[in-house]
Amino acid sequence: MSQAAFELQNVTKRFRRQTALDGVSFSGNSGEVIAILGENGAGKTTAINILLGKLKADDGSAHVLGLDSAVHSQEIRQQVGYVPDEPCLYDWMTVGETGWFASGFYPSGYYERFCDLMSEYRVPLDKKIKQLSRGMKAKVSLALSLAHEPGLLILDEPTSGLDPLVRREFLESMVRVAAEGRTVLLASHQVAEVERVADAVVIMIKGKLVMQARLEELKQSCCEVVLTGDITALDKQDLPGEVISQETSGSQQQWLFLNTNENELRNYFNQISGLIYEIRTPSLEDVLLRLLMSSREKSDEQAVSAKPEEATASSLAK
Ligand SMILES: Nc1ncnc2c1ncn2[C@@H]1O[C@H](COP(=O)(O)OP(=O)(O)OP(=O)(O)O)[C@@H](O)[C@H]1O
Repeated sequence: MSQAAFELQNVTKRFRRQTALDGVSFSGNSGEVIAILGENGAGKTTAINILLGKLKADDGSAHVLGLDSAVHSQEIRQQVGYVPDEPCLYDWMTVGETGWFASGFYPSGYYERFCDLMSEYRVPLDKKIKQLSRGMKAKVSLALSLAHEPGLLILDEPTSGLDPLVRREFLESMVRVAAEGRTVLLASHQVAEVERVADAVVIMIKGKLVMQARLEELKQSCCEVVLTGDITALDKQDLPGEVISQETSGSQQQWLFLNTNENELRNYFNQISGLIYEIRTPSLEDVLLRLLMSSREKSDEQAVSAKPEEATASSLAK
């Protein structure tokens, strides 16, 4: 049986009164690029830090490459490549010295592979880190995390602020790592980027897991329906699948359906008179963006409806 390359099981993490992760479970298999998609504060970095053993979960467990993150943090950090959003490099070192310094923590061959990667990314070894552009520093950080050929590469918002060409190089590296049978975990806000490289996506909103899905399956279970005419005849209880967004433009409505297919939708809409419909295949980027938006709206609604209860509880406590 194949083992997950990494796994969070029912993980909860609180920082004082802030719940950063609330019973979150997800996993990734070898040879895949898994993206965690979520807006600021969703809990992406916290999840990564728990996997790396940099933070301890209050509840639940985390495993990386078969090792318990709470116990084997040191070994995990040796076996994993980690690219943080802000590279942590010594300004006064040259690129070559940076690679040589890091090589002391890893088995032989690290420095040679680091130099090869720097040459591939066109970053001169004799340049001081302080002389490098943001994109070049990001490439040094990527080379440092790839040179020991890690079984799992974790990237936390690696391309924010980088130009399109550097972003492309980063994305290509991720695909290459996965093609070699290793695993990539990418935290990102960038829906288009995720669509291009990920095999599976984990969507998080405010510390909660909204869904983990394979992108190919997600794409196949989504349809957009453009409706013209009287929609009052629709029985919303009976709709095939789940409507994740509804947008009006002029006399038309665009509904995005999840967990359905074209045949089911045709069977349903053919029965409704006075309504013209057209079924389209949405782009994956559109689906991900609208899923993210609808999850946020649901989460905001839940927070609003929870407020009176909180008020009651606190007034009861007085
Ligand atoms: N050390 C900390 N102390 C207190 N609160 C924290 C700490 N680290 C994270 N948080 C809070 O936990 C929540 C999740 O933060 P986290 O950094 O994991 O989110 P994120 O999805 O990575 O966000 P971003 O995309 O902005 O990096 C946020 O509300 C954040 O303020």
